[in-house]
Amino acid sequence: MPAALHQATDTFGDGPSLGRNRHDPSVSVKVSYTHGYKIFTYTVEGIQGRFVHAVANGRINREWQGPDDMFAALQTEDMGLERRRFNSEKLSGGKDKEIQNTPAKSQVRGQLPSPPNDGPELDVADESGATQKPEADVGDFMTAFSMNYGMPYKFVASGASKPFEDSPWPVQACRSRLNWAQRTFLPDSATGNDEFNEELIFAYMEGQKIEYHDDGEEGLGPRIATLSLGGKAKMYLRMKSKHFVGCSKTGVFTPDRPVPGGVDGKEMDSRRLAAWNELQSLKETDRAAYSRRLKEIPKELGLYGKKGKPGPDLVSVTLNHGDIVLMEGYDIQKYLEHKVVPDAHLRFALTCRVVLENHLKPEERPGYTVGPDTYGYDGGNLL
Ligand SMILES: O=C(O)CCC(=O)C(=O)O
Ligand SMILES: [Fe+2]
Repeated sequence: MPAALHQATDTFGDGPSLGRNRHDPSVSVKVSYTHGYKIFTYTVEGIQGRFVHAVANGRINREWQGPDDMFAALQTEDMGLERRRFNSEKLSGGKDKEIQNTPAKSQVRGQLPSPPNDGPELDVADESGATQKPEADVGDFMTAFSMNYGMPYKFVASGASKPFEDSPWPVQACRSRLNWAQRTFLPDSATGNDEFNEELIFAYMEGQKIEYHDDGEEGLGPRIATLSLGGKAKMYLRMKSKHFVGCSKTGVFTPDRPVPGGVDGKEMDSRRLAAWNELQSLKETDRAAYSRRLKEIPKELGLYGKKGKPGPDLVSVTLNHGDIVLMEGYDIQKYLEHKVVPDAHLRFALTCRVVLENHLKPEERPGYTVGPDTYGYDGGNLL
């Protein structure tokens, strides 16, 4: 029997797989079912938006041109996957969405070697900075193999985007499935159902992962959807340090409205909120005093000594083959960050976004029009 079948989270049956999702008590979760998917919807107090994990099953994965067919085609058709070059925009932002190779455990604080990607120890390594990769230079190649379709997504790495019309069928089938998923799994939404106009394919080779980051780049719509194919992965969600602790790594009070769930509990939450309220009027009346207070408050509240401390994981989910993740709301990207650690098996992540065309400079716009989704996936075979 293949090793994978021993694991309760694998989607080899037609019912939902056994969930191995975890969440902090401060997070609310709602579970619902539709079209064979089991849907976990997570919300965090004070943060507008939703994090949705839709768990697929065998029947969904066997659909014609569904996840199984897509996973096979991604390995047999020419998807144009290549290691792209870093661009300057990405680097100047200081954020790094690069997929990393997991170092052998023996390289990290002298721990004994063990299989890569087995969970929490990796966080220890992150905090110590031991897994930080060296700064990349413009023109360096990324580790990851990727390809972008539709509108260009300039934040990952440079490289021409290709039109959907010329793309291999899995690209269009996936865009259509994710459009259907947002209509179906995010009903009654204030943010609307704008069709996705961009799709990024990432291939994670064995031992590769994507570190904590957010997807809140400017010029994007409020929704992001990802289809997972192949090997499973763990996805983690936590509050960014500057929001958890309330000050930046250099000790400056975070100017955004504080949300509950910060370091040192509820009492500190309210002290931070009071300080923030005090700052709002000062911001309008006395800029110099405002800047001074931003530096003083973290020391007064005892936050300064905790600067850089990461928040605990709020949600961790196991992404199986065929699963879909949706993130909705700008606040989710502003306050939270996520990382994805695939198991040691080949995995593809196909992520769709809305790239707002008028945020692109004329020279960044594609030389083609991004047409509507004509593939027409409607989940009808799953009913
Ligand atoms: O691998 C995934 O599922 C998500 C990757 C991701 O977070 C990203 O591309 O921004
Ligand atoms: Fe992401």
